[in-house]
Amino acid sequence: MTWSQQELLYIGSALLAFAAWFSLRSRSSAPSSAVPSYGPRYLPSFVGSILAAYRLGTDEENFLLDCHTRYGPITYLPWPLCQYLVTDGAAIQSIYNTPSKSLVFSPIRNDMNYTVFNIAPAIFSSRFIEERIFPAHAKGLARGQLATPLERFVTSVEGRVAALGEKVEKAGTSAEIELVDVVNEMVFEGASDALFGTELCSPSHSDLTRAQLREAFIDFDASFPLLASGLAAGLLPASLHRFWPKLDKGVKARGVLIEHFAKWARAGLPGLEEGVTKDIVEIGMNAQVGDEEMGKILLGSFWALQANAPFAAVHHLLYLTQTPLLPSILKEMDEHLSTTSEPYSFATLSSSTTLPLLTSTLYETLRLSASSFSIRLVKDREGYVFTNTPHAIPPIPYHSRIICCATRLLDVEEDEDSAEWDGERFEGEEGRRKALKEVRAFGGGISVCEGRQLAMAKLKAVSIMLLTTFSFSPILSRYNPKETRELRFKGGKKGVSPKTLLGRAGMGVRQVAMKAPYTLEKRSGSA
Ligand code: HEM
Repeated sequence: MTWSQQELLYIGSALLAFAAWFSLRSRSSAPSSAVPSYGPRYLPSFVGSILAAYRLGTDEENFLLDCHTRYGPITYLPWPLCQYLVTDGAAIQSIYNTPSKSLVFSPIRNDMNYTVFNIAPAIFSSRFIEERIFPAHAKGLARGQLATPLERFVTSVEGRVAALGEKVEKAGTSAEIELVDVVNEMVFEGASDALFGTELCSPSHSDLTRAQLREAFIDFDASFPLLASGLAAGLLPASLHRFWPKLDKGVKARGVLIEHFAKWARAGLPGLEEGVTKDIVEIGMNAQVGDEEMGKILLGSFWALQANAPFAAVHHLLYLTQTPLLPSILKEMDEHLSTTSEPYSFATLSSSTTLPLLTSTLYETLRLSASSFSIRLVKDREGYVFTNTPHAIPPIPYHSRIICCATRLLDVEEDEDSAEWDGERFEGEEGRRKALKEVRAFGGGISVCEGRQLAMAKLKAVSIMLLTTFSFSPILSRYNPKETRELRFKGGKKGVSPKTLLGRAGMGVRQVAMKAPYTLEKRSGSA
């Protein structure tokens, strides 16, 4: 489903309203006159803000490129947005290197906890989430804790791959699938098992089936940008939600999910013996946060787990199944499977020396498919001063909001092939170092994605399991050009992908429509 122009305008205005509310609350100081302001000079400055919000919703990449080339490393979006957009790689690195005593993230995380997950302000203002839950997350997602979650993920995906194999056998030699939906669901289910165990939807304690849980998640996630704008947190009375179906559905789905997680926690987390989710529930229960607030905290963790990786797997598979590099990638995978004793263990898949080509393709896919913004608030009274940037960049005043637009690093991508998918771009040790600097899909600094190691391992595992078992071919005749986006590979080959959904600028991996008809055959030699 795409967003209508009208809906985007609504989102733009919602963003503006939120920004106005935020700027009033945060008492941002006067903007720096040394930073160029977005928008036509001959019109009142707030027009620039309206244009910026609209263009971010409808044409994000060109908007950011435009800011970067016309205004330089930083662009000020005037009242009511009142934010500084940073589009320069060195400036973003300077921000990522800055500790939280100068640039803070927690007020922004807390705002989201309230607007999106509806967590009671009393809970996060007591610093309980910041001081107890967030550190537990970070600890539970550290490298040493990921062997069992990845094992559970692999077991779940193996089951689904086997079911697909049966589907192909029943159909004769080949079956038709919707690649986006199949891969998305496979990763969603596997990740759910990985961190929440296999009984999250057992009938003994749950009214929802696994499919209903995913449906509710999709509705909630679709409303995320609207919720983040503060609409359901006081800006729009609940009696008016029904006039905005996407918001209404999202708020209802959020209620269903909160209740579901609350019940599961109350039932003693059936199916989960250990791990980060169990630790978080124990901390919450000991602090007597109550069932409902526990459900909200768990929804927050579940959203972080599921918001990006399923679509990242989809993009990766769309590229891998159509790239001319596929024979080399398969050769690397086959060798991996025949020479490694535990090919899907976390230790193997997270090692920097295994599967260099597959790892490079994954970074390259993330480079092209994610739009990730990292947000900070300036805490230094003297303003934020950039360090180690090749050009002098004006300081940003106290209490301003900075958005690092790490979508694609615009300044390192001036070469002509930057829009092409080059699966070998980040190969080997040097490539990996380059990827860590240039691929910012996981954000960075104090707010960097805590699940990135788990995500990378899951994405490698799922692509190996699918590609070494099946041959995939897009059914080109079934792609409607109006709903299709062209994929460009290095060397000139073109491929197809469903169009990207708009309206999620900065929220991580871009989503695509659920339709991508493919035929699936057993790969020769696979069991
Ligand atoms: C390809 C997959 C993924 C991508 C692209 C991704 C991206 C991101 C981004 C952009 C952020 C915010 C970074 C910033 O503000 O600087 C983030 C935060 C986070 N991610 Fe991921 N993520 C992925 C998978 C995962 C997984 C599998 C987990 C596992 C639980 C996870 C857990 C988290 C957590 C806990 C946070 C912090 C949330 C917060 O600060 O509110 N992520 N992720």
